[in-house]
Amino acid sequence: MTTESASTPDASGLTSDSAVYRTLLESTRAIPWKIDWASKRFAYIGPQIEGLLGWRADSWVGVEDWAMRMHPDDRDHVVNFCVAQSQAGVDHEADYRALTKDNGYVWIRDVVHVVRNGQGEVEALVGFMFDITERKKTEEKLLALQKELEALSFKDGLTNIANRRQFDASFALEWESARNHGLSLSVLLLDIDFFKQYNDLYGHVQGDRCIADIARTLSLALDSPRDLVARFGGEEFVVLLPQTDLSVAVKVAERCQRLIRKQAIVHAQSPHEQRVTVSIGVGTITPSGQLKPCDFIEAVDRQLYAAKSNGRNRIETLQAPA
Ligand SMILES: Nc1nc2c(ncn2[C@@H]2O[C@H](COP(=O)(O)OP(=O)(O)OP(=O)(O)O)[C@@H](O)[C@H]2O)c(=O)[nH]1
Repeated sequence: MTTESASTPDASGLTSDSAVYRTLLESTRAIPWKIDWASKRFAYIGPQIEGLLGWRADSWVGVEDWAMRMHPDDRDHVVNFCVAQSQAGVDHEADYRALTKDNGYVWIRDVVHVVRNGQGEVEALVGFMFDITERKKTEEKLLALQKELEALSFKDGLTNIANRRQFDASFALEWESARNHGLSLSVLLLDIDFFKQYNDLYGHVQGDRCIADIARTLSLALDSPRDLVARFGGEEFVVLLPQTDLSVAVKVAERCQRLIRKQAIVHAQSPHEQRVTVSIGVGTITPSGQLKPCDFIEAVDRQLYAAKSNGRNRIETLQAPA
């Protein structure tokens, strides 16, 4: 058995240590590479690259091969970022989609170390490419799930329309916008009449169905994309009408009642032709800072209460002072 010193060249011209390092480098899952900074050419790239992307190691000649084998959507910002960091002599890492020989893409994390010479000038870049496709897929799934959850958290489960939280958020934004631009906004509060009797008569499940049907009908009554109908709670709904004056808001309220009448949901104990009806409070305001948003909603709620006490199946209105 022969023993070699650390720097004795073997038959291939490599010292035993560098042969060991090469074996180590070429048996890791991470793909090592080196670029000569002056010529911008690959001095080395691990043969594992072929297994990952399909391109032979000797086809990686210059940095343009690296750039051209990158997803077009990633190319500019990744190349610009890496060049700027390298010029500044800063170690860095970048994620991008690398093109495979069979026209697919693999997510790569490139971890780059800048090598300087004795004068502190950039001499070479060395790095490792890691396959992070699985991690990216998981990240994308989590992101999609998060978006779905966010959307769900603004939706009412029974009716599929916006929930109170969505209304509160939209109302706060629209109030600010109306105040900044000196514009009016209107709110409708709607409540199903004699709903306790409806539940008692037809059961809670049928009651739920009725609430969902009314929600669907109210959605049909709106025509501007900024209008919003939300479930305010229980058998109560709210409609937000930005940039809308009282006369138009009343027309929308009348349309809601008309569509619900057309739907003709039977309610044997209702004095209004034995059909389900709604009472509506309507309020319009040009916010100015005097009245708080919650005071305005309370004022509209008082109109709803008036509609109830004046016989139900009615609309009561309020033009709030600015
Ligand atoms: N099925 C069902 N019933 C609900 C839901 N939320 C609230 N309710 C019922 O709605 C009824 C509301 O009753 P009240 O507040 O007395 O109102 P009302 O009977 O409609 O009387 P007026 O509004 O004065 O006409 C109650 O019986 C609640 O249990 C729901 O999600 N599903």
